[in-house]
Amino acid sequence: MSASKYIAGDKEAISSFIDKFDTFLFDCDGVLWSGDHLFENVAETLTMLRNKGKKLVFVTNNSTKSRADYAKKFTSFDIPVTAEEVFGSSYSAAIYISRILNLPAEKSTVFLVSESGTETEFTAESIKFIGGSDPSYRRPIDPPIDLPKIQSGELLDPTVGAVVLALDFNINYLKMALATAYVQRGAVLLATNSDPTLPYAGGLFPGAGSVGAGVLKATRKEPVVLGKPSQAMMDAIEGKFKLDRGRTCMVGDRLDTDVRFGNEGGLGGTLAVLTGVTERHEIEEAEGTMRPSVFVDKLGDLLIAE
Ligand SMILES: O=C(O)[C@H](O)[C@H](O)COP(=O)(O)O
Ligand SMILES: [Mg+2]
Repeated sequence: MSASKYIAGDKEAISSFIDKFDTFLFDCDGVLWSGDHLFENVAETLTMLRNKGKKLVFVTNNSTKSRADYAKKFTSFDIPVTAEEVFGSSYSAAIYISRILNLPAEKSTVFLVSESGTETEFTAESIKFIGGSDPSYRRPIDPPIDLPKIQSGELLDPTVGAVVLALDFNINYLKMALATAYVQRGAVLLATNSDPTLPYAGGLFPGAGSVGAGVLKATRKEPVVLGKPSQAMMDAIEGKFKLDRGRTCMVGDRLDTDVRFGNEGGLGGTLAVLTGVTERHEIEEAEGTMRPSVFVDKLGDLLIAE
């Protein structure tokens, strides 16, 4: 596999790259925006691609928002995107649990370490859950009182059969201890994604992978990850959007999720940008499925092909 080619400013290279694809799968954090800061020329570039007849799908590992939440976020930027064009890691986890995992009826409740966006997707798939944004779990722990009650099962719900680790801005010891106890008692361990960092406000903050790391360490287990680079997610996207993988491009800012997801999914190409978590030298040194076909500084660099 040849080295990744830097094509920013090269109108011919960008035009011929775009012409190879019918569908573009876009990562969100670090590609379109950093938190609530939309990057330069993103709206114009998405419009240009739509005007060229390209299908756009937004594939984010950010579990904190539902597809509907993302549609609202796009609308707040005056970018016309419907909830049906979004495929987030919480949605991926919800359809995996409801359609593939098939938990036994008596163990069909999920313990969520998450924000409310995950709850919205689970509710839409009729998955019973506890935890998440429930304020009763956002309390300090009193070890001499709480730990014996967890150990005896008094603070545990006997119908919990799975634990889902997602990005939780309100993580605490109580949630970690409960998640650990459920896994020790046989609950399946899943994660919406394992990203170590969240690009936000121009910086890097602990991501879902970092938030859940304490439970992995305590249980000595690895989760089934349902976000990028999981190919269960790619298969679900292919099925929902009827992709021609060879004519589909993944656009991302993280090599070990976005680019790996596209390359291991057999997509026709991958495009990396430098507005998120990856430095230029990391792309130039990338090997195997983490090496993008091409890269640019920012998504707006594609606008040259208008
Ligand atoms: O920590 C996380 O959950 C991720 O860093 C973040 O949300 C990734 O989102 P994406 O770049 O896949 O849109
Ligand atoms: Mg990203």
